[in-house]
Amino acid sequence: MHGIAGFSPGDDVIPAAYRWPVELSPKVDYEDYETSVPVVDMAELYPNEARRGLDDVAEVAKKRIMAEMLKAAETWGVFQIVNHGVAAELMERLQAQAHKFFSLPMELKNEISVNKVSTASVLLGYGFKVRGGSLTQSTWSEGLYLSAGDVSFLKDSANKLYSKDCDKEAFVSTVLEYEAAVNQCSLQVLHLLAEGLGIDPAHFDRYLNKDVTIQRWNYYPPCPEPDRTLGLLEHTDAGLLAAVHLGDVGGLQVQRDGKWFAVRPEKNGFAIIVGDMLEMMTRGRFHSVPHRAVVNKSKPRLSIGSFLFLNQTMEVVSPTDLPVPAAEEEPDTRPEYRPFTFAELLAHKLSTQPLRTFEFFKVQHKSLVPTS
Ligand SMILES: O=C(O)CCC(=O)C(=O)O
Ligand SMILES: [Fe+2]
Repeated sequence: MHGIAGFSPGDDVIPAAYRWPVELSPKVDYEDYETSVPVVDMAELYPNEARRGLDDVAEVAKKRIMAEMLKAAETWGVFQIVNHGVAAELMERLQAQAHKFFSLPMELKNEISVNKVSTASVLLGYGFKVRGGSLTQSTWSEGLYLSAGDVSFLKDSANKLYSKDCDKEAFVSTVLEYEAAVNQCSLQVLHLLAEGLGIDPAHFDRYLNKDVTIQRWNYYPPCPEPDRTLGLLEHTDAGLLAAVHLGDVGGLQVQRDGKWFAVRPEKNGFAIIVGDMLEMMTRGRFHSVPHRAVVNKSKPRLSIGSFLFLNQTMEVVSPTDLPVPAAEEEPDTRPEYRPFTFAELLAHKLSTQPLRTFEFFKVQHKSLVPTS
């Protein structure tokens, strides 16, 4: 049962609550793909038997992959990865679990609503929508936050949702297995990006809460008026990076230089999305990309986001030790930020500023402040 209030499949207009002002409605069609959004093939990082041991070949391949990721993170702030080491079979199994969940009756889904199951430090559960500022319209989607870092939460959820033991077990074990695999893949990408910057590959790990990782399942039912509503509002992701499995249907759009571009989903790929914390910690060298989801008339769409999750209470201090790109010589006018915690950033994102939330913490650089 879909979670669009006041709408029955077959209706040819959308309920007023989902109708967005024309100026905010999407102008780029879901399949009007922009082919230059980068795709990075990671296959060469997993050498086959014949090539194993050829260290220099592997080193050249790694440098190329690192350079491609670095350029994409600096320009688009998003790229897709393919042949990333996460088994296609596991991605399909997780998608099947998500479809099964979203087709449950609303009463069951609401058993694990955000209001009932979120904890003080982690947003969990069904029904929370990524929203934008003061707008009151709804978005054409359903969402579920899950954390594999909290197995008892997963088990409780399975008990509420399913009656058969085999369904409960499949839900819990698939979420855990998927989370572990995607987490490893995301960390590898983060390490390659750090190494590409010329810093310790594990530089950003200190900020991560390795016990908590977050999945966000998004379901977008077909919509009779896709150009008058949105699936997800324009936002930037809060953390370091997200790995989003886009499924087979277009819908993700990313912004560059004020224009929207539709991303063509790569089969069994992940869209790697640079988040606020990574832009902030690279002092603007990487780009936290504004993105949104649009819907279409005929095809239901599922996307699965996995977010490396940051330690909530650790103070984040603006780094000053990252290498300066060649073009940016003296004076160093890159932004600096006042110390803050990730919990603070999340609170601002959810209540007031969904886009580029880190800018809230920006301080004017010393060299730009007039000395009197
Ligand atoms: O559905 C998508 O492609 C985007 C999902 C997303 O941006 C999110 O869950 O934060
Ligand atoms: Fe996002």
